[in-house]
Amino acid sequence: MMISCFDFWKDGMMVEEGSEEWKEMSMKVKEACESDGFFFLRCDEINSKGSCKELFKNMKALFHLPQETKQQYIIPKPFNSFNVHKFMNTHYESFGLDDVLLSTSVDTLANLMWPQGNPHFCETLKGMSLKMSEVSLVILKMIVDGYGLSQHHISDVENMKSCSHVRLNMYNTDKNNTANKDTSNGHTDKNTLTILCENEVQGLQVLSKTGTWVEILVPQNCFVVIVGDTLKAWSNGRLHAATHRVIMSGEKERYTFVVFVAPKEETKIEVPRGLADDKVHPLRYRPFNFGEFISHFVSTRNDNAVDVFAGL
Ligand SMILES: O=C(O)CCC(=O)C(=O)O
Ligand SMILES: [Fe+2]
Repeated sequence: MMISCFDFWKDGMMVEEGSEEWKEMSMKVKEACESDGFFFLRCDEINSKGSCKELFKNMKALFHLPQETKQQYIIPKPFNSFNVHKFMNTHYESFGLDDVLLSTSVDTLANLMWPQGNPHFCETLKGMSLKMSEVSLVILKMIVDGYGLSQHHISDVENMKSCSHVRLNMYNTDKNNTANKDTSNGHTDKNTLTILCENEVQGLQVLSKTGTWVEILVPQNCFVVIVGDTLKAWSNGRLHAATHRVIMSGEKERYTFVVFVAPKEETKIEVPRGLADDKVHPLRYRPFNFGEFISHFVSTRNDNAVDVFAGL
């Protein structure tokens, strides 16, 4: 599998919106999202001051806190709180944080984990989230351009990235071998677009369209960008939401910092006119409310939720 890798920057400057280079890139980004549902994005610019290293130092300190301390992070919201799972010889822990840019979720976590709080931890996480959230808008605008949609659909994609939820993940090989070998954590993301930053310890796999799991070797200084179910539905199923999972082997701990850009709950997701027609692309999704879709998913846990909920 040849995976597309994009670089939006040249000599420290981001490719200029509307330029020839931008248009060419937009087409390729759209094509990668259609064919694979994910791609790599070079992050040398975002990481120019070593912010990824700083981020993982902070995450390591967090995950190495006593288990009793981590378990104190309980948030009565889906996808939040501290969680531990085991599957296929992999031990997995995660912290879910509600919109880190518009809420105080990072501070809440830091204040619970460290008696004096942890301003450095908070700054690092918020800084990275902001940069990753900004780059997600560029990608979404490129998709609008790649389809040749009118500029008025820019507001669709702006609405689809109103929130920046975050997950901090840690994985290692389950040394006690107590993990359930049969279940895997394969899933599609339910949000709009996911941007993932990893600490160069591999483990990510993507399900190819032909049904085989492919190990993804993420190049150094690259994010992984993954299409979510909401963007797939908005695109009338033309973009592919890649099913993915993490399986560990080896001694090193894998850390990932994941930004899930998503609409606000009240947002209506509707296929743009230009993406549906009577012949080649008949309408596949009815308009739906994002919050209702998420409630449906939370209550059913059906990984095919978007098609069941909004498919025609
Ligand atoms: O940690 C990874 O590589 C994947 C994380 C992921 O898929 C998720 O948190 O939804
Ligand atoms: Fe995911």
